[in-house]
Amino acid sequence: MDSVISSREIGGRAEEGAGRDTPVIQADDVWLSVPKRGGSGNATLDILSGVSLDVGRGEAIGIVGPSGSGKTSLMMLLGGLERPTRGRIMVAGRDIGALSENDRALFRRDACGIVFQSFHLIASMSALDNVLVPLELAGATDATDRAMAALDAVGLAARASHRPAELSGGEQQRVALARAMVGEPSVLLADEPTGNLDPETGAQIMDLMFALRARAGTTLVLVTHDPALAARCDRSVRMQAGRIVDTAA
Ligand SMILES: Nc1ncnc2c1ncn2[C@@H]1O[C@H](COP(=O)(O)OP(=O)(O)OP(=O)(O)O)[C@@H](O)[C@H]1O
Repeated sequence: MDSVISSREIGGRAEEGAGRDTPVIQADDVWLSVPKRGGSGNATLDILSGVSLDVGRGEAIGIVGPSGSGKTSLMMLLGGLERPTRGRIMVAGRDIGALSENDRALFRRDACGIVFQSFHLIASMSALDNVLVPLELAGATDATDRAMAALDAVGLAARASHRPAELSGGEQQRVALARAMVGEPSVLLADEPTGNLDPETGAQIMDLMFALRARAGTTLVLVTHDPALAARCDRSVRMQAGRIVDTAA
């Protein structure tokens, strides 16, 4: 297996938005189709229809559009959680659709941080243990210190020993962000990262994601209904009915 490009290999400090010419994400005519419920024979429903998108290294893009337009589905494909029905997706030098399940798990471990709308925290584990998971999987030696620092950065050091059920929705979201960012991934995919947060906490979370980009050259792909977050991105991509219909700087 060839090595995953990590943020460390990308190297050093990157200025915000620097080095955008090299696409770290290339989606080429991507389709996602599922069997049509109640449909006859081979009838399918197209959730994504011919999506093409290049995102440069260190670029921040907002994915906007109405509910049901396919934003989350696109994130699932970019993060290797679903395979495209047609088309090709390259992320950090890997053809995501062609990877085995095991290699897609390694890709997520090494190159891609993901924050889901529903957080996907492990219910039986404390906040600290949740943040530790990716570091321990990667065999990091200073894992506990780094996980504590990540929790501290999202304002939750005092809640490190709490389980998800003992945390508010916004606190769980911040734990999920800490977990996604702690490994300094090449690509951070976040679905509504400020969605459950008050404006002040949302602004702090935005600052953290953009600081990660400045520090590690991380590419940010952010699904958002938050105009402040979309405005902070280098550009916004608007989706409608499974297609990209507009790109605005
Ligand atoms: N596995 C599936 N089977 C059938 N339909 C699906 C499946 N996954 C997604 N859909 C449908 O595809 C469409 C796109 O869903 P998606 O979650 O990607 O939209 P979204 O733009 O992220 O919406 P929201 O802003 O509400 O989160 C929706 O109509 C959804 O119901």
